Amino acid sequence: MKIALLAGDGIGNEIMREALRVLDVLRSEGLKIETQEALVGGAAYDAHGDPLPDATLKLVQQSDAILFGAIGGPQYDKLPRDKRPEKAILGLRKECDFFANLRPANVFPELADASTLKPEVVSGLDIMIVRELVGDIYFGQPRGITGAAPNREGFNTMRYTEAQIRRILHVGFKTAMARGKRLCSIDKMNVLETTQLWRDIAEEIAPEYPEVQLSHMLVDNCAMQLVRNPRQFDVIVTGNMFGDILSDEASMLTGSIGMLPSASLDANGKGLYEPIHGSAPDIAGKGVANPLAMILSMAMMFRYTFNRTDLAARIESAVRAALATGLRTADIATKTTKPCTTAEMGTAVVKAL
Ligand SMILES: NC(=O)c1ccc[n+]([C@@H]2O[C@H](COP(=O)([O-])OP(=O)(O)OC[C@H]3O[C@@H](n4cnc5c(N)ncnc54)[C@H](O)[C@@H]3O)[C@@H](O)[C@H]2O)c1
Ligand SMILES: CC(C)[C@H](C(=O)O)[C@@H](O)C(=O)O
Ligand SMILES: [Mg+2]
Repeated sequence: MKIALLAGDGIGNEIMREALRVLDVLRSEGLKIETQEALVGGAAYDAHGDPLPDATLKLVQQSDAILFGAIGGPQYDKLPRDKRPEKAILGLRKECDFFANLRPANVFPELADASTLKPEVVSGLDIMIVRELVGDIYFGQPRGITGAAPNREGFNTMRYTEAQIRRILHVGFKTAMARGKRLCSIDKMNVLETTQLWRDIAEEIAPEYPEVQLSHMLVDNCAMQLVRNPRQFDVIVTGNMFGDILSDEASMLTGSIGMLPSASLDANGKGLYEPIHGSAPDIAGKGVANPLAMILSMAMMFRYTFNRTDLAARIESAVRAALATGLRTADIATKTTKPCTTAEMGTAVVKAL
């Protein structure tokens, strides 16, 4: 097993440190894992003038899995687009064809009261969002800003090929088969041709999975239904941009964006594992970030790339046990609990392993 460690920027470093403490325990028990660190995002830009240096990409290509913290920061927001930290994560996804992004939104029973929604709405929630990750308006050409003020024009292109749609829908159907056998495909077919094609292909593929109950929902309605009655969903499959937005929304059902891990997989099971949140510049450097999304992303790595469901389940149980002690970082703290630090939460998970 070879893992590339890309901590990135802001709280990326703080949460990665805690995940590595968990990994160290497994290593001390004899788990054979080779790890190598590399710079990415703003940190790589600062050191080398490039958010995704060749050496980092090469390491990623030679590794079986990648643990990724977070990238970005306001100090980079005015750089040319190809120098910005976001270019690194987008470039890695594209270069490695990590097209299938799994974002599970589960409510741990210990956290049912941490959501801003009522516990009776979110308790027991278990949704898997399958987000396409290498197509859509994120990558479509043409794109840019043309003309001169006051007549400038900005444009992006929403594009999906049939092949791109088919392969992510198959992931959606297979994911549903392994769970509650209900798949809800999210589109905006009432306005956008790209997503009309998406819906048509979903209908075409459905007979290959007779046990899966396929439904469709427009994205605006889905955003509303996620807060009205989120437990109606089992697996959601959608495009890159809708998936980005809906998964941040779904994270709040679980209590905090600091709880939501993700796996970004290629066709062979190689994967990049990262929390869905960003570098959180507003709290970076304070040691208060929630490390659990990062630690749970490592659990997903063991499940999806290394086929070690035993280790994945063990890490997930340790997270639950840590929460059961009552420990809460600020993002999931109640009015009556004193928030703990990133390191204290990491220690609790390590102790519970
Ligand atoms: N994959 C990634 O690396 C990734 C993902 C999203 C955003 N970003 C980048 O991160 C930067 C900041 O973006 P943003 O502020 O819109 O989103 P963000 O996810 O970084 O933060 C949003 C809010 O959630 C809080 N938050 C996020 N993670 C948390 C955690 N683990 N514990 C506690 N609180 C947490 C933050 O403090 C902030 O208030 C931008 O440069 C953006 O491009 C990177
Ligand atoms: C940082 C950004 C490019 C990224 C995205 O939009 O995909 C992030 O928001 C995410 O959800 O991983
Ligand atoms: Mg996002």
